[in-house]
Amino acid sequence: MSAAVGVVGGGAWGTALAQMLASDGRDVLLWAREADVVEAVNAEHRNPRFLPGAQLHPSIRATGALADLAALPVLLMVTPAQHLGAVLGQLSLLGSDVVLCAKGIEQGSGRLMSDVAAAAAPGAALAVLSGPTFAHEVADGLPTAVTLACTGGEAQWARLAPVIARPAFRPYYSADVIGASIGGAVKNVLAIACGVVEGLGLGANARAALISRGFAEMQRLGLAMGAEAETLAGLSGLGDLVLTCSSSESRNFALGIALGVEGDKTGGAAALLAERSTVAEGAFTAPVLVRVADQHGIAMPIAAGVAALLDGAISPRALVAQILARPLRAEAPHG
Ligand SMILES: NC(=O)c1ccc[n+]([C@@H]2O[C@H](COP(=O)([O-])OP(=O)(O)OC[C@H]3O[C@@H](n4cnc5c(N)ncnc54)[C@H](O)[C@@H]3O)[C@@H](O)[C@H]2O)c1
Ligand SMILES: O=P(O)(O)OC[C@H](O)CO
Repeated sequence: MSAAVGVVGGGAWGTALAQMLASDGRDVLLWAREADVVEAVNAEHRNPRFLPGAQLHPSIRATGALADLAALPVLLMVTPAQHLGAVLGQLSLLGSDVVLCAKGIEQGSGRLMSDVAAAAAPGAALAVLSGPTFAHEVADGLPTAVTLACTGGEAQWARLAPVIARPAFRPYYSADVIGASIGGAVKNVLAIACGVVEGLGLGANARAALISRGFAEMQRLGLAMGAEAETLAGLSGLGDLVLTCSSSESRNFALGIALGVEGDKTGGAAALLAERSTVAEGAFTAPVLVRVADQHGIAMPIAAGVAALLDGAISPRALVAQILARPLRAEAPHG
């Protein structure tokens, strides 16, 4: 029997990854923060709170005790980005392979998930798993491909690929942890902008333009932070950006739509966020992304507009007008 794998985070993505991992019959131990999630997974093989409709493999067992996972050789960290450091810091890990699956930038510190994890678990061997991955589709076994960026290089890839790869779940090796981390974080902010355009009924041309110009912002920041261009143009960057900006299955895109439709009402973004039980990571990433971009001297007008919108500083229509009124310039300023 293959070695057990641990999944930390019983939300939609952690549960979907557990289902994918268990599809070859291996034991998967899932840590969930909520007692009702632990109970539903163990008693009914379901997670109605975060992944309704999925019939989970019986080899998935849930626990509310984080310490139960500490000795496992491979752990997937799938808490929301803002909680990854605090949760990982509770596990005293030595030598484990820890695969970071959250997409975001830590608000207080401005750190990428790889840096947060390196500080929280200095004894762990880190990798980043990121790409175009709606949880429901992965749980349903639909074909999916991701970037698996390994701080441990080819040796870590050789350990992790057989554990993670399945016939319909294809990881692609990378050594570019920075690039894989940035793509997943930035795309969530850009997806909110695309959702706003959708909610305002501004059409497919506008959304495609935002995807393209948003990718330019992702590239500028990513290259400034040491990412490789190929990574940003790959699954964890452009691939995930296109997916997330194209479907209301995305919580970030859906939040943008709601902002476009209702954002002028009193309370605006704050009210919309308060009523959500699932995470739209772009709402947490936007303000810190703008701060990080400023620190690197990188202009990210779309991201800055999303942050201003979420802060209630401008309305959805003012955001669009602001972007359309920007000075004409070369598409690729560096020629
Ligand atoms: N859902 C997807 O399709 C998907 C796909 C790829 C990546 N991701 C990423 O996975 C990460 C987890 O998102 P999700 O969609 O599984 O979550 P979710 O929206 O399904 O559920 C919210 C999760 O947040 C957890 N949570 C809330 N407060 C917490 C706290 N204080 N400490 C620890 N955990 C807390 C809950 O326990 C729950 O697991 C995010 O970074 C997300 O961007 C999601
Ligand atoms: O629902 P979202 O917007 O968090 O997107 C889910 C995944 O990140 C898509 O790759």
